[in-house]
Amino acid sequence: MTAHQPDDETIAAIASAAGAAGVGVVRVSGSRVPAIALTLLGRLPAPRHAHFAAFRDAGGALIDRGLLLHFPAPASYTGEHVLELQGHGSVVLLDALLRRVCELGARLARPGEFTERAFLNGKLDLAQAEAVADLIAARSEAGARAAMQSMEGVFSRKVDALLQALVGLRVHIEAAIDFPEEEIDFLADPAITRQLENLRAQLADLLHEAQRGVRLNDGLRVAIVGRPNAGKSSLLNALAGSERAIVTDIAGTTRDVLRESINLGGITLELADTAGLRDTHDPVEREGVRRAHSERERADVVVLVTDEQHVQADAAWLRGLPTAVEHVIVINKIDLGSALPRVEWRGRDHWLWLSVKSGAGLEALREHLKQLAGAGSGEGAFSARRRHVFALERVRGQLEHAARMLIDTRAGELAAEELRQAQQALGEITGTYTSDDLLGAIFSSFCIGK
Ligand SMILES: Nc1nc2c(c(=O)[nH]1)N(C=O)[C@@H](CNc1ccc(C(=O)N[C@@H](CCC(=O)O)C(=O)O)cc1)CN2
Ligand SMILES: Nc1nc2c(ncn2[C@@H]2O[C@H](COP(=O)(O)OP(=O)(O)OP(=O)(O)O)[C@@H](O)[C@H]2O)c(=O)[nH]1
Ligand SMILES: [Mg+2]
Repeated sequence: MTAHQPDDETIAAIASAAGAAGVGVVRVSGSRVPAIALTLLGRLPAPRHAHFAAFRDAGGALIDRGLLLHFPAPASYTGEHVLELQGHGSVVLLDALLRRVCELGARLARPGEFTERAFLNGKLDLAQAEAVADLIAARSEAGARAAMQSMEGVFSRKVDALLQALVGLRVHIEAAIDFPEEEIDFLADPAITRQLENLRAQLADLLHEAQRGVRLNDGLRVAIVGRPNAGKSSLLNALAGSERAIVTDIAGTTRDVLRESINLGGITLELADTAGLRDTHDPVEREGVRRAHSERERADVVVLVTDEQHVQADAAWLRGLPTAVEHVIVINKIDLGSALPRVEWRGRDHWLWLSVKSGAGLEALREHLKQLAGAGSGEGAFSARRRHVFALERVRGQLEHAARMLIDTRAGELAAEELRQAQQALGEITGTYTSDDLLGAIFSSFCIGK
């Protein structure tokens, strides 16, 4: 690991939210903490005890009366000496307290710096540290629960198990390479192929869980697309439960992409209503159509809104597009015909007959979207980030290569090299292998004081 050593500087920040509150916290971490605590309390605080103290400025004037807690290293959040000053939740008082601590030798912490130090001191791994930030940012109950699982190490342990299996296989193959006269026999060993196949199955499961973890964390990105007047904006409004989008019977009403974040029973959906797709000479509408397509390309799920008359053509069009995302085909306006609300699987696509106007069939759509977003995925569901999924996808490619080399050509060295790279990609998730750039990018997006 190339990460820099935690420096000797003592850092400080307000750890509670800005604004009036019952109580606010100034957090300090580093080697100067015992001296700062001694000055503020007038004696050395007992470890991990709440002391009622008068916090005074350099001239002896009272700033606030509050609680002082000292967590001596290494048994603290960061692994360093940590001091907590719990005062009244006033921005002015907390600022004065923070200034006082800086006078006594601390400097202002950068965003995420406490957790970065916890990571560098081995208190948590990188995926767990990221989960701390995701927990704080969670907007739904399911998201918070999943982030908590990752913070507890559920995801990291699965990555580590995969890493162990990978190392085992690498050792096996490298042993075979080291005995070239017996290489053919060793590499043809069915145990090796079996091990590799198990590894690939294990990886496929973890990738699937991690993809769900990203959805739980970020919310499912749903693009609503279809021909003009199909009822896309009406659908957005119905799901959002408010008249967000303009609805008229004029084709081409929506031009801009309209985003709405909704919470469906504890799960976050990021909905995007888009311009009706058609060829047009109107430059404004053309730009709208372009944006609709780019929204469709970025989405986790594409909801295609259509009607009985156009569903075959529209579904065929969507199927012809090179995307790996889930498709939901909504056959809207059944109130105008004789069809009843129903749900069907057609190939990989889900077809739902409904009427936004009457509301018939809408509940089935909500339920389906919730499932796609990861609802009901159980106790152990953990949160993940896109960078974790990208790393796992790289590992999938590397294992595929390794398998081909081993099985087709018995190229043991090349297979071993692929496995070495896969090991590195897995290590990037938990932070065994990282660059300063990666750490900087990750921790700088944290809150100050975290
Ligand atoms: N007042 C306060 N509340 C808080 C935090 C905090 O820093 N301060 N936390 C901050 O995020 C969270 C709790 N996380 C924490 C994690 C580890 C340790 C800690 O002292 N760990 C030691 C001792 C463990 C033990 O005694 O079992 C260690 O890991 O060695 C403290 C808080 C949420 N609530
Ligand atoms: N009868 C009936 N009319 C509907 C239904 N859903 C939407 N409409 C009507 O269809 C028309 C178009 O609805 P919009 O929601 O604006 O359609 P859109 O797909 O957003 O259209 P553009 O923004 O122009 O692409 C409006 O007059 C709606 O009231 C439905 O389920 N039944
Ligand atoms: Mg519209």
